[in-house]
Amino acid sequence: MNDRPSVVWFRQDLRIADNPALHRAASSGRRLICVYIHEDDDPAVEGMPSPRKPGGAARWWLHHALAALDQDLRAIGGHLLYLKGPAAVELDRLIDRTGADCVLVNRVYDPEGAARDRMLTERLAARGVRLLSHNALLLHEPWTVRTRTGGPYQVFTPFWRAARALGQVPAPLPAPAQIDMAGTAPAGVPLAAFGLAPVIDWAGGIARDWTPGSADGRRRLGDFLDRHLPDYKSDRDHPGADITSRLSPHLRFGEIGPRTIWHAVHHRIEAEGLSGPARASAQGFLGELGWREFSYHLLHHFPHLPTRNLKHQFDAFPWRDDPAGLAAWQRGLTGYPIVDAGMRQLWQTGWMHNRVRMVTASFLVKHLMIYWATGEAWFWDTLVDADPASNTASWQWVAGTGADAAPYFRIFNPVLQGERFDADGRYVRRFVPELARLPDRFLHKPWTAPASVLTAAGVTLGTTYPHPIVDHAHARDRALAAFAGLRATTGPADTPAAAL
Ligand SMILES: Cc1cc2nc3c(=O)[nH]c(=O)nc-3n(C[C@H](O)[C@H](O)[C@H](O)COP(=O)(O)OP(=O)(O)OC[C@H]3O[C@@H](n4cnc5c(N)ncnc54)[C@H](O)[C@@H]3O)c2cc1C
Repeated sequence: MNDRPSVVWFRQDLRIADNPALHRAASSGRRLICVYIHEDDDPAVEGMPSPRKPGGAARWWLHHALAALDQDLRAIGGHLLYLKGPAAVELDRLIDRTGADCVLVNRVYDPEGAARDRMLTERLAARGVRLLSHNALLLHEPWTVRTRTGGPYQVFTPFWRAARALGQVPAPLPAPAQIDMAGTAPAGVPLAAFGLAPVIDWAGGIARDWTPGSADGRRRLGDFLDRHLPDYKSDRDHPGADITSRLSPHLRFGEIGPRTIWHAVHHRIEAEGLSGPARASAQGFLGELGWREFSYHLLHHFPHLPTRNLKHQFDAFPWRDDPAGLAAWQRGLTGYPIVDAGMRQLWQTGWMHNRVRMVTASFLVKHLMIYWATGEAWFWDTLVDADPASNTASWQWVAGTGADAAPYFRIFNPVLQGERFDADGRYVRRFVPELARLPDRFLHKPWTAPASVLTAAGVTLGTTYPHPIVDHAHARDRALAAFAGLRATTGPADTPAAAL
């Protein structure tokens, strides 16, 4: 048997169960070196692209997720080696030191990470080391779902139909019962040396809501299946009900894999004989995993998704520069309660409900006419689930600049959205407590309340809570006029360039 060790390089797959790279390495019977390489502060080497740096909230998550992975590995006889520096250099050093002849990874799909893996494969091959890659992140890899002519999809529904037609999703792999670590591995650096945990503790609200690590991902999945799966479809749009799975950060860091979720949901469908609305609800939940897959499909086929409008007609759109509006949006002080509640939930807890993500993003892009990438960057910094594919694809969807996007001319009315999806005001009252005593009928439009009602609720507009920073009707007209101007010069921009 080959007595040279194998390196298992963890990236976006911070789990030991259903981890094909770890499973394959452990099954080979070889000794292993399990490693995470932190390259945040180091420049790229030899023209190798660097993946986008995680934002603040994601760095907090990553710190704790790595500690949890280390614990999980220790339980099966291993541990996680922390290395710091450019990945290519650190891998070279590790191979020199240990004599490893094989590096196993699970694939990443962001353009920089994927390009770097291609370069590393060649670089390592030149010294006789194989880089073996696997799929842990997706149900189906982006290139396996194809249109009849072999191209990528740009519309969700046919994409998801084609993805489901690919057949059974493979069953998740078990965690190895035991792994054998190579004794020649270097000591590495302590996790603290990565500098991921905040120096000033601003993350208290995030820590109250979240526990990074696979164990909590599995707990959340079980809890969601037990309590909310049958009602998911009817209640998922109501932020106050808070019944969605909240699996997004666990999926983002690969602490739980989509195959595990897929099979657990199907097991419930079969085991409990779900039918009618409950079955449709379960399928609806799986459809949301489909949107995640679609985002990765788009990112793979359109690698400029994070930086450029997919509908290039929008390159000529007259986006506004509005620092005061942007600051009010970021701080949750726009004067529109549903928008402010969402932005404060994001700041306080590192997460925001999907419906409110759509409303807040739409407000920035349409009411304030600020370019979507500005909002995307704020979400990237503040979301614990900030994802290279889902964040950019969703922002382009809301802005109307992306594939299968909400048309630009469809402008959310933040008052009606609040009244419809937070009718009892539970959500707004939680995150905008200064409005908590307003009666429901004024809660989403406090400026319409009579002075006596405001006084009785302890609200002084302009002092305890802002007036709306922009009038909805005016903002709507302004956005529509800009859009009409764009259409007049570039032609229709509301139809995907190649709807398939
Ligand atoms: C402007 C904007 C930005 C977003 N940024 C991100 C992001 O950075 N990371 C992220 O994971 N999601 C993002 N989303 C999608 C969605 O809001 C979150 O995935 C969802 O709110 C996570 O909560 P949950 O886990 O309870 O979701 P559930 O409703 O329980 O759904 C289960 C899983 O399906 C996936 N999912 C659900 N909805 C979507 C969607 N619309 N697009 C892609 N995947 C989806 C997620 O992985 C989620 O965990 C964004 C949406 C918008 C409108």
